[in-house]
Amino acid sequence: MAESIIHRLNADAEGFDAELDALLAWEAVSDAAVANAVESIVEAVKTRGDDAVLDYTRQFDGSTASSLSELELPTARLQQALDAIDSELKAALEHAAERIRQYHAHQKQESWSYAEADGTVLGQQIRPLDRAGLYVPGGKAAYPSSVLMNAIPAKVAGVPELIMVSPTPGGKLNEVVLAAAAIAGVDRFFAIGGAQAVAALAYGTETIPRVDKIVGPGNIYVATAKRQVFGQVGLDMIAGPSEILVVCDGKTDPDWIAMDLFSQAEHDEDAQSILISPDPAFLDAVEQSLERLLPTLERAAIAGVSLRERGALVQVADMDAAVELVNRIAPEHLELSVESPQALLPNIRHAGAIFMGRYTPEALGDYCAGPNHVLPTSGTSRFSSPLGVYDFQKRSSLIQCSAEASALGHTASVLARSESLTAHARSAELRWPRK
Ligand SMILES: NC(=O)c1ccc[n+]([C@@H]2O[C@H](COP(=O)([O-])OP(=O)(O)OC[C@H]3O[C@@H](n4cnc5c(N)ncnc54)[C@H](O)[C@@H]3O)[C@@H](O)[C@H]2O)c1
Ligand SMILES: N[C@H](CO)Cc1c[nH]c[nH+]1
Ligand SMILES: [Zn+2]
Repeated sequence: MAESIIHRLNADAEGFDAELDALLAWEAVSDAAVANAVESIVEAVKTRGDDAVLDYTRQFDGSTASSLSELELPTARLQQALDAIDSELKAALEHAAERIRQYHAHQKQESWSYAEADGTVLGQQIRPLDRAGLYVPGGKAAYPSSVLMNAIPAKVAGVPELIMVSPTPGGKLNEVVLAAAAIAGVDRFFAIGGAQAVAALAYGTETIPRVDKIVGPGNIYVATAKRQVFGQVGLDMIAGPSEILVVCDGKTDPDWIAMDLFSQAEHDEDAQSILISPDPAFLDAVEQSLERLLPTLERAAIAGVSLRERGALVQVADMDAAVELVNRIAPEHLELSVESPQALLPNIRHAGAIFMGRYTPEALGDYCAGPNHVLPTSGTSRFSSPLGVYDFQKRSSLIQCSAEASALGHTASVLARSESLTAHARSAELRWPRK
């Protein structure tokens, strides 16, 4: 019997929970061999700086550079790429960049303060990070869209210095990635990737400046390196392979849904595409579409493995059961391909991005709708949010007391003495003596 293109599950069948858990598990994150390899790379970059980054870039990306400075592309080179690309592509990048900028402008937080009756002023001061490190993946595919999604929120936040890294396998530069970096206003661009690039951004080397926070997705080596350098540097999140979860009432064209499932499956063999529907005949129709359309994909080999290993068509009793499953999976992308997505929305608790209605394919969000495509994966939308301007802003609390703030002084003194911290108490009492 031919192997089926995708798993078929029924949420009411015995053993469903275990089957679903097995599909959702993404074990690679805790792979010990990868963790050990990454630890050696991080340690080498920490101690040998540029030389180690160059050695690993030669080893993993086939670079022939003889110094790390050869792997830095001046901003004039980025502009040259922008000037030379096809005019339709340039217009599409600029259109996407503008929409991403407009959306993210709504996220910008401002400082605030308020005054109390005794003259005490309290507030919060918002400041951008000094320097951000942007990781743009480049191993199996190049991602100009990820350049925009990483850099534009940082720009909107007002970060003065953006350092971008992106690998160039075989030393072959991707001109569209460079052009996107020019549009987004990247300050320094290094053609390096993997754990060595993450370590270089975290610790700094002779050539690469240390950054305050590293953002952006990447493969298992990148994700593991980010995990290992956290604390030395801030992070946005640890992103895993791309995912899509579609909920459909059975009334959307099955070819549309099949292509939406492929759109994430084509990223990576580890990517995950799941469809949930109460209509078994519709699940059959989508399965047939998947079989018919798979051979027409450029990346059929990758998408085929992804669907076979981690994809699923899941039958549920009704839409309430579908929503319950959504919250359990907590997907990166959720498509609500139904007549009235607004009716389901109040009950959706966990999803990185929600695509509402039959005419909102997830692919638009990947490129140009406006919201960010760097999103929490592997169930982490339970506690994490999309990359945004807030990731590039920090908050400082502001406190200014007046000579009249004796009530505050008294409370501090009483609490400090209850903790036997008498210097704390006396610091308050010197200003506002106890009566
Ligand atoms: N969430 C998002 O927004 C988003 C966007 C785009 C891509 N992605 C995901 O990012 C990932 C990109 O992965 P990628 O591999 O294409 O590019 P990548 O840039 O993340 O990784 C390439 C690097 O991996 C390192 N590497 C490869 N094999 C190695 C080995 N054996 N030992 C040590 N290091 C090694 C190399 O240094 C290389 O430079 C995919 O999973 C894709 O789905 C996510
Ligand atoms: N779907 C990816 C995030 O999971 C982002 C992307 C970039 N290009 C195409 N898609
Ligand atoms: Zn995508």
